[in-house]
Amino acid sequence: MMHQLYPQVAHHYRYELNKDMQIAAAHFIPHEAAGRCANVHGHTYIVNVTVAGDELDESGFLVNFQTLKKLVHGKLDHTLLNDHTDWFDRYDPNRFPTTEVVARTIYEIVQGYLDALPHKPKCLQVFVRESPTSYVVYRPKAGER
Ligand SMILES: Nc1nc2c(c(=O)[nH]1)N=C([C@H](O)[C@H](O)COP(=O)(O)OP(=O)(O)OP(=O)(O)O)CN2
Ligand SMILES: [Zn+2]
Repeated sequence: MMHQLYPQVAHHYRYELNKDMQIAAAHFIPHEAAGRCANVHGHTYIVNVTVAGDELDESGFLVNFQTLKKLVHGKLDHTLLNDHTDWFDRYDPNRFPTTEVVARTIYEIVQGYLDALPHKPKCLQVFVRESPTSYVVYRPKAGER
């Protein structure tokens, strides 16, 4: 499985957890600047989600690892990313399924889930590796965490 080192995010929370996921998915970038990537092609994405907080829930969890997997891997694995029109859009560049947008959208989905929890954990970082040579790190701005 994955034992990769990820960029660290500085914070003052008591707890930090990280969930790794491996996602097989296809996509295409609907723009001429993407060159060959405008054609449908596949990746094995490596995703790492960092969640932190000061308090645990009644299970002793900051957030259940399995819930994070369901939210992200359960949605995207073995799919065509462009088909998820609730996450991505073929006309809005800010919602093309680029690595940047995939990372930001995972952040939005995870933080949306965490916002409903009474102990208010925070998603501090989402790392998405699209290929052996290309990855993106998304972090919310200081006022958002
Ligand atoms: N800033 C971004 N640039 C590119 C993205 C992206 O999401 N954000 N995506 C692509 C393509 O989807 C492509 O799959 C990945 O491109 P690239 O890293 O060039 O892939 P290679 O495996 O060919 O990389 P090499 O290092 O040249 O082997 C394009 N750009
Ligand atoms: Zn690609």
